[in-house]
Amino acid sequence: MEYKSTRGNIRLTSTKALIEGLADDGGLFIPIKFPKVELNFKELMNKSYNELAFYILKNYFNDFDENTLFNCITKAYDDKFDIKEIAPLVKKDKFYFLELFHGPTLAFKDMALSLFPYLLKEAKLKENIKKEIVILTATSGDTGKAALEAFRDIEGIKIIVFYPSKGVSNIQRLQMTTQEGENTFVFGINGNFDDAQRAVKEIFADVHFNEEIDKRGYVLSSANSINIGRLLPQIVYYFYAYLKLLKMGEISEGEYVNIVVPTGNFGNILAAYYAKKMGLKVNKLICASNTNNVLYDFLRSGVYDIRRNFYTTISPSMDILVSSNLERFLYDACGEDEDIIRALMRDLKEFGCFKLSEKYMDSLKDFYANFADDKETCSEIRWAFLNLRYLIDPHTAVALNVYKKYLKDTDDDTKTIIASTASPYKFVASVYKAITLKEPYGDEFMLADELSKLTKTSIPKQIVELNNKRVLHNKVIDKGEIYDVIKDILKGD
Ligand SMILES: N[C@@H](CCOP(=O)(O)O)C(=O)O
Repeated sequence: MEYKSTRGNIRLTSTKALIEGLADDGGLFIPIKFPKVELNFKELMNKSYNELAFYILKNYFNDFDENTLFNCITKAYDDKFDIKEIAPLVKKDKFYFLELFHGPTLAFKDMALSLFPYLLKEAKLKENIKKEIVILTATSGDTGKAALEAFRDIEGIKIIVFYPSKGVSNIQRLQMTTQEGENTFVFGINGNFDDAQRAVKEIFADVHFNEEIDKRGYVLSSANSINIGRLLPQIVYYFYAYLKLLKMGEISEGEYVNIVVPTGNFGNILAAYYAKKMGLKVNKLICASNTNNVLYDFLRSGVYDIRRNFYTTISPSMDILVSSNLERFLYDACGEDEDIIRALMRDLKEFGCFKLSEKYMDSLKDFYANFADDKETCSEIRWAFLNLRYLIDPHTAVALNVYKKYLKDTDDDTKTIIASTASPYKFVASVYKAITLKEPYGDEFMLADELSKLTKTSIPKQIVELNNKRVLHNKVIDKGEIYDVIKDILKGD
């Protein structure tokens, strides 16, 4: 399998694409063709998560030998997940929640980031790269911690994370600022996720800077979903959930399902779209946004316009206006025409907006989009707890709210998988307030105790342990200082 850039004719093997992260022309790597997998349901239904991951991913990473890939997968999905199933599908009334937060950092990012370091290590070996890999990561809360945990103390790799200092939950911040590991660097920025991601992309594109650090023995890579090593492993769990529905007797072979995804950087929903391209029977992809509803507008009108307020919400991981992975979808939607993508991305950079030509509007029909504001998100957390006896985090609540809007708009009774992307305990203050209708008091750990008693759910051990950890990274920088900070870390040590 080869990978090519959405903006040009660069073609690479998967191992090279994994290391480079972002293409030199600023584009994102995509597989040159999507493998169709044979869906022998009887056989697949009984596969473990690992076996299914291997079955799907060997199509994308076929320049790894099969034993190596299988070993990487086995090491990734082990007892660092708190449940053997890895990604359980939980039925509550008529709702099916795909719980993707059972990994070490309690968010869906663990699903790919548990595997990605192993793939990167093998890719480095295969490409005979002796240089140290420096992973640059922009985060709105969850990717940062998952990447730090995944890469900590891995020889030959440094990881540098930038998060919006005023745009993450207290638990998310503590998870990152207490990170151990000699090779980890964490910075809050005075700015938002888009500022961090823009700076990281500019650094990737700076030829002079890259030549300079090359001489010092470094090469840059990314742990965001712009990297195929982050994106492709996310396809697996949509197949897994479908097979689980079959096994539970909720659907029959070949029946269509909908998938709802709370969406920020468009990676998780794109993985579902790719699953559909591979042959999974998906009817609608339901894109759920918070008040930063740029994707809702785009999927309804074809106009993507980031000239608007940036809101800090109670679902901070989705506080994003520039959704990187939309470029991969656009590439597909516009008949794989790199010229069109270059023009759209130029418009976005120069004018802050672009418009999809009328002739490609049909491609948006795979999607339904809507959004929930903070008030609706709170009500949904409360509703789910009171009516389903199920505790959900604000991002999952956005998804549930949008799914209800979809039901109202369409009356579609297709069985629907809701991606449940984070543990409610990562957003304990918002969840506490939503359920009790009281202002949160004290610190996050007292609130977690209260919430646990109130809801009879247990506090994940990662949160309990966090209380005793020392803050090791307390620097907050201006968004304009990101370059200098990276230079400083890499200056010939
Ligand atoms: N929601 C993310 C933002 C970055 O998205 P990614 O999937 O591209 O890493 C976060 O929590 O950081």
